[in-house]
Amino acid sequence: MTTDRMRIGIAGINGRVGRLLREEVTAAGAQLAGGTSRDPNADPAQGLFATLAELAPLSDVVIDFTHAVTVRAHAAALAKAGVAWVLGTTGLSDAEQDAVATAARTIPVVQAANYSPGVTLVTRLARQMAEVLPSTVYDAEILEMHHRQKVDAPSGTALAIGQAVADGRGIDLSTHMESGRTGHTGPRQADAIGFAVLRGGQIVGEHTLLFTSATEQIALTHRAFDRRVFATGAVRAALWLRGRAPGLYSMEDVLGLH
Ligand SMILES: NC(=O)C1=CN([C@@H]2O[C@H](COP(=O)(O)OP(=O)(O)OC[C@H]3O[C@@H](n4cnc5c(N)ncnc54)[C@H](OP(=O)(O)O)[C@@H]3O)[C@@H](O)[C@H]2O)C=CC1
Ligand SMILES: O=C(O)C1=N[C@H](C(=O)O)C[C@H](O)C1
Repeated sequence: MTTDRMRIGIAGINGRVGRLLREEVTAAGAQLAGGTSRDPNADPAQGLFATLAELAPLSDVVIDFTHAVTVRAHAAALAKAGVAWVLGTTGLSDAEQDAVATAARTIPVVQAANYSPGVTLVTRLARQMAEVLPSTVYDAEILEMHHRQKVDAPSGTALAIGQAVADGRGIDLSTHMESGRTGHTGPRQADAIGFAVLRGGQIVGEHTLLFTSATEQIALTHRAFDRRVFATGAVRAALWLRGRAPGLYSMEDVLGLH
C-alpha cells in the first residue's frame, strides 16, 4: 500500500523536545519514521537508530533537536540521502554553521534558534526597532533565562535577537557584543549590544530585549510556558518543507512573513 503521508524522522527522539515531537508528528497526521538514540539497547526494529545515517533513508524530513557536536555528521548524512532538515539545535560554532550552509546547497533546510511564532515576531520587531532607535540614544540589552540543564549560552534565541538588532543598526554583532560583564568594565560602549544570562530550575525559556534611553525604556518580552510550542512550530516547518527547492530557510519563511 502506498501512502502520501510525510515520513518524519526525529534526531534526539528521547530528548526534552524530542519526546514532544514524537507526539506532535503523529497529531499532525504525518508518519513517524523513527528516531535516533544513544541508548545501547535502542532497537532498529522499534524505530530507534544509533545514527542519523541509518534513519535518513527512511525519512522525507528529519527534525533535529540534539547537540551542536552532531551537526557536521547530520549535515553530511542528510545531504547524502537527499532528505530535508528542520534544525533546532543551538550553540553552533562557525564551522558547524558552515556545514549547515553547505548541506543547504543540496537539500532544503529550515534553521531557527526558536520555533515559536512569538519569538519569530519578536526577532522581526527587534530589527525594525533597531532601525528606528539610534544607538547613540538607545542602549540595547538582551536578557535570557533558561532551565539549569541548558548547555549553551547565550541562548540561540538571544543571539538571533542580537543579530536582528545588529542588522537593524547595520553593524557587526561579533564586534559589538558585550556579555559576561564583571569587574572594572569601564563605561558601556554606546553601540554595544549587551547580553545577560540566567540559569535555574525548570524555566522553559524567557527573553527580553530592552531599548533604554535617558528618557524612556521599551521592553519586548517573550515567555515560553511549555516546550510544546517549539515542537508544534518545528512540525509546521517540516510540513512546509515538502516540495521545496534546496536552500536555507527561516521560520519567517515558514510563517510567510517575507
Ligand atoms: N530551536 C528551538 O526552538 C529550540 C531549540 N532547542 C535546542 O535543541 C537542543 C536540544 O534541546 P533539549 O531537547 O532540551 O535537549 P536534551 O538534552 O533534552 O535532548 C538532546 C537530545 O540530543 C541527543 N544528543 C545529545 N548529545 C548527543 C550526541 N553527542 N550525539 C547524538 N545525540 C546526542 C540526546 O540523545 P539521548 O536521548 O540518546 O541521550 C537527546 O535525545 C539544544 O541545542 C537546545 O538549545 C531547544 C528548545 C527549542
Ligand atoms: O535549550 C533550550 O531549552 C532552548 N533553547 C533555544 C535557545 O537556545 O534559544 C530555544 C529556547 O529558548 C529553549
